[in-house]
Amino acid sequence: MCIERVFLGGRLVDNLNIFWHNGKVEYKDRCKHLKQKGMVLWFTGLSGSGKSTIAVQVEKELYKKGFVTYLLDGDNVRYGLNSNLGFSNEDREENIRRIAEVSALFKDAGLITLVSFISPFRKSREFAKQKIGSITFVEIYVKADVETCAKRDPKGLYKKVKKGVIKNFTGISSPYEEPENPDILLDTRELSVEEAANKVIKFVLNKQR
Ligand SMILES: Nc1ncnc2c1ncn2[C@@H]1O[C@H](COP(=O)(O)OS(=O)(=O)O)[C@@H](OP(=O)(O)O)[C@H]1O
Ligand SMILES: Nc1ncnc2c1ncn2[C@@H]1O[C@H](COP(=O)(O)OP(=O)(O)O)[C@@H](O)[C@H]1O
Repeated sequence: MCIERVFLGGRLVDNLNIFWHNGKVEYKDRCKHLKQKGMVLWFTGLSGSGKSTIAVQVEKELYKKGFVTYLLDGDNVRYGLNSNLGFSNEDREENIRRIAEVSALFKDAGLITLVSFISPFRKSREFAKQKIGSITFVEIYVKADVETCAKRDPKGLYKKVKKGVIKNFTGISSPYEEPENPDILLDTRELSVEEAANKVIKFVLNKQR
């Protein structure tokens, strides 16, 4: 008997009675069907760095080129699947664990999956990379310092932080661990939205060959 330890409901438990069931259609079959390689474009960065803006632009352009895509955005997913999670370190880890699992499934379905979450911890991003597979996981660091993000403040959140209304805010009162060796670096103080999106699209087209 093979006993493995798995996470269930956020707890590590012995898995005695659950068995993996193989299908007859695999990742490579679905990719062939869709005429593309399923992959995950993982955008990480501070709130206001430009993750959503750039991811939306990348998805629009890839869609226009005929690719099948899906965008998972932090704010949106927190309305549904992750609506029971807040912004403690533990909840952020659980948030990213679930998104790693979901995006691994979407990739397995053959989709070009765009993930736009702060994902502040290296350990969580490394978990996502392992779960998804290093060849199909693309880490994209959307870089902007906290002063630039606070100046942009597209949702008025930095103003609220200043007033003391929001606690544990990333980059101010909660940590952000910068990627050490991202696959793509987008410095949004130097690149326009279009330039940043084009850099990602060029990378994707290369990988799709
Ligand atoms: N305390 C605190 N810290 C950071 N962000 C906050 C916080 N409270 C609410 N928000 C809003 O939630 C969005 C980030 O959610 P994520 O799921 O991407 O965060 S995380 O990956 O779990 O850290 C984030 O969206 P983005 O601005 O798009 O990053 C904010 O709109
Ligand atoms: N070069 C740039 N790249 C991305 N966004 C930019 C850039 N310059 C200014 N912005 C603005 O910064 C804000 C970024 O907000 P958003 O995309 O919601 O960030 P995030 O998803 O990381 O929280 C938008 O209002 C966008 O128009």
